[in-house]
Amino acid sequence: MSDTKIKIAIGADHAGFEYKEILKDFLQEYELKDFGTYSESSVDYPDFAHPVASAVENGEFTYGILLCGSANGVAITANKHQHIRAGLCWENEVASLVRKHNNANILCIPARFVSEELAKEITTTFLTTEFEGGRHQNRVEKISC
Ligand SMILES: O=C(CO)[C@H](O)[C@H](O)[C@H](O)COP(=O)(O)O
Repeated sequence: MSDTKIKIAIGADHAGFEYKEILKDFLQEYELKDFGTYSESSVDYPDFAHPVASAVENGEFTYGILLCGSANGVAITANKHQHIRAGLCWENEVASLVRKHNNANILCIPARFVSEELAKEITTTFLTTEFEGGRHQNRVEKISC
């Protein structure tokens, strides 16, 4: 049996820093690289969302996880990248659908609007749910312009 771990790039701004640290502890079964930020000092979310998106876009990592206050800033930034489908997930069912229907490769969590437990639940769902393909494949292919 292969013991190759799924590789995940994780990053956050100051608003997501605390949950990023919690998720790093929670996701021990995965191979994680932390792209920062490394404290609660105020920073600019694109400085962390772009490197995570690039690392997923170039194939070095299978998935990315990004956190900021509302998750809008990191999601908007990550979705500027050609091969990135970053989905903002605030409840478990949305995390399931963003994988099943949209084949999202970056999970964006709004740290100021979900509990720690929900953030963990959303993350587990995102990382363990497969893309359904079928009718969704054609739609995902149409996203690129
Ligand atoms: O980018 C965001 C909103 O789109 C994030 O929620 C940021 O974390 C937020 O804007 C940070 O706000 P702050 O007042 O500078 O802490």
